[in-house]
Amino acid sequence: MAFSRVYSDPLSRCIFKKFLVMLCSLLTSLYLLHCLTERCSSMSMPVKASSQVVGFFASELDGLRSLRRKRIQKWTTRSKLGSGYDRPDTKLVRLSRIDNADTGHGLDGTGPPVDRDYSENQELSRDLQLSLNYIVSLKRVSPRFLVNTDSTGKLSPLGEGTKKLPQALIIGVKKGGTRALLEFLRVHPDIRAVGAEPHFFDRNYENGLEWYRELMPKTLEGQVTMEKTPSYFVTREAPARISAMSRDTKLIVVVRDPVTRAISDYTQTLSKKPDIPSFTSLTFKNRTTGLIDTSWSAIQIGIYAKHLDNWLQYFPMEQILFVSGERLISDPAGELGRVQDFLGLKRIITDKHFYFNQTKGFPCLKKAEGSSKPHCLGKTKGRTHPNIHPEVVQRLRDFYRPFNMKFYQMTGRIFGWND
Ligand SMILES: Nc1ncnc2c1ncn2[C@@H]1O[C@H](COP(=O)(O)OS(=O)(=O)O)[C@@H](OP(=O)(O)O)[C@H]1O
Repeated sequence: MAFSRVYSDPLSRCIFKKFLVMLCSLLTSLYLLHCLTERCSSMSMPVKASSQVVGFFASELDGLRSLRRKRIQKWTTRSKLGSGYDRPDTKLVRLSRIDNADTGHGLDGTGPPVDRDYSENQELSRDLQLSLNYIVSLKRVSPRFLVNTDSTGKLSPLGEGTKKLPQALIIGVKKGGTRALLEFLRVHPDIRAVGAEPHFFDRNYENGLEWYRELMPKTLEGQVTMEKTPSYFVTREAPARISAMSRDTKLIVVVRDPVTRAISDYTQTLSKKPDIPSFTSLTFKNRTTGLIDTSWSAIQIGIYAKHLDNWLQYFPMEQILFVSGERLISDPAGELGRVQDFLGLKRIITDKHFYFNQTKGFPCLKKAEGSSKPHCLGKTKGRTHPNIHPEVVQRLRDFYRPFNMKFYQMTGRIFGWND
């Protein structure tokens, strides 16, 4: 009687329905928590061992990935429609005073676009971390499910490993192919690298080594910590500073034909400042005499022998590896083999990891680090260069020839830029 009275009263009926819904939610939550405390084996769904994420988190991760993909799509469309490609999206800016990726510009709003290859990982990690924080806040999660994400975007077991100062650095050269090398190296399980350019030894040195160490990902015994900042190669103070950190630091320099490097450098600046003078007028101090303006950084950076001299005051040649930017494109596995040897690592990255993407016109990874999908570098890598008058190109070739010869002699490798 009492029940039918309650049921016929609309207010009570509504309260009763709400009570039922709450009860169901409570039961579902309890069931999930039960599973999370390792008592529910049926839900366990292992994913890649390297990611250290299992069971519930695997599906959680997948969900977040697809969410992230949608967000990236939205972001891309927005920036394409709106302010153009080269304006940084503040949502993706996260490490102040650290370079957003590849360009020698800080994150002060004047820089170029954040490298999407890098930001995508970072954003995913943040999403995952937020989700994990929420779940962990329920205080019912087994410790074996706890994971940590770091500045590399990789997942590592929480508390495992320590942040170490880098043992190896990609110090240059700007526009040499440094991003490609770092992205390829990150596939190696024994390499942990910071995605952004820290610019510690040129712009942020006053912050101190502890600040620098904090940027590094956690590593386990035997793993190599790395970062890349291409401007180090041409920074006068960098060799002394790096040597003061550790005289054993291994240095990697990706070099590329200085003429195409200069044009690539100019192309990047042009993409940000379309009103700059032409390449030709910036190249020459005096067009009639053909005198090259060596104070222009695009020209200056390519005098590799001069910069190398500075490094040799502090580091022996055996501690510096030169990677050919051209071969990194024509034979990435070959160059990566040399780098792995140099770092004392097993040759894990091989031909099998690459495919040539016809549309991109560059080698790409069959599977990017931490993903099962093919991965090419972003749109800021492999830009179309403006046409430069052949006479100007020839004049530049003549200019660089003696410096290149000296560089071949110093390094013991003929890079073939004068053919
Ligand atoms: N696999 C692959 N995919 C795309 N691009 C590749 C690759 N390998 C090397 N490169 C060349 O890398 C050039 C950019 O060099 P960096 O990454 O060192 O540039 S930066 O200094 O960090 O801005 C970039 O220069 P541009 O072609 O002038 O854009 C590329 O030629």
